[in-house]
Amino acid sequence: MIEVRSLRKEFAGRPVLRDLSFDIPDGRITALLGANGAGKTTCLRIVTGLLRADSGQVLVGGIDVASEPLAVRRQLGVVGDREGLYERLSVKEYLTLFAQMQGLRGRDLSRSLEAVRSELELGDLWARRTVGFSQGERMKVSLARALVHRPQHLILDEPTRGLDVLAARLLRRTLLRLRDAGTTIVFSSHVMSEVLELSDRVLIMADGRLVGDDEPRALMARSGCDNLEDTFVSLAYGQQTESLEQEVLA
Ligand SMILES: Nc1ncnc2c1ncn2[C@@H]1O[C@H](COP(=O)(O)OP(=O)(O)OP(=O)(O)O)[C@@H](O)[C@H]1O
Repeated sequence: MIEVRSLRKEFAGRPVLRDLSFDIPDGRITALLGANGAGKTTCLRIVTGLLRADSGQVLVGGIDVASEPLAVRRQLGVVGDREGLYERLSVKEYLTLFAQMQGLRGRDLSRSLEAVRSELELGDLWARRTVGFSQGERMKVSLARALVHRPQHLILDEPTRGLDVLAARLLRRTLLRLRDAGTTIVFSSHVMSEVLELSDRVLIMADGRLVGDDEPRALMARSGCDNLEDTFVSLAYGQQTESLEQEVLA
């Protein structure tokens, strides 16, 4: 379980997260939605310990991210918005390095490498240096890095961005398989069809606040919409579209 409690964050005096609280339940896939600039990446960076909140608290598996970042990192796999691969290393060398940094050695190490290699169909890329990798190839390697130590929680920031149909499908299938095996997953996305396909729960942010938190169909029913896109627009842009309509009518 990931517990986010009263997070506040400002950049140059401008509030980006305003008292944001929610829970990410175990063994489920939760989607984090919001307009561009709503604060999703900022929130996920605080959850993964890459950024400090001005106030508030995040607990991952009951451990405080701010006070025990290394213990939290062992429980987390992260696919971020700006992936840096080490371009001089082959995929095998890169993943070995990260697995070792997570404490894997000997037989555990080789088993884990073999598992991500087959699960993410990395055979053709395995011995190649990552320099020049395509967007989809980079995503596969980033996901393999996030999974190589078999974390209990997986956090992904717009994971299907820039992926072709097959790569996006492989990613979605992998996430569903991991969820069925008990992994807790949270991902941000702007693609409503994949949110509907994957998510057990949807969180909607607007201007640094939570404006929706429920199962996708329950959110749709409550907002009186028959599809997730309309539900999202009404919750995430509700006040904005109302004031635009008023301006047009005036
Ligand atoms: N390091 C930073 N310095 C200044 N402003 C920042 C910084 N990081 C984020 N912001 C600002 O905070 C706001 C929220 O950004 P964030 O990246 O969290 O949004 P997002 O919901 O992930 O958006 P998108 O869907 O476009 O990726 C934006 O206005 C952004 O410009």
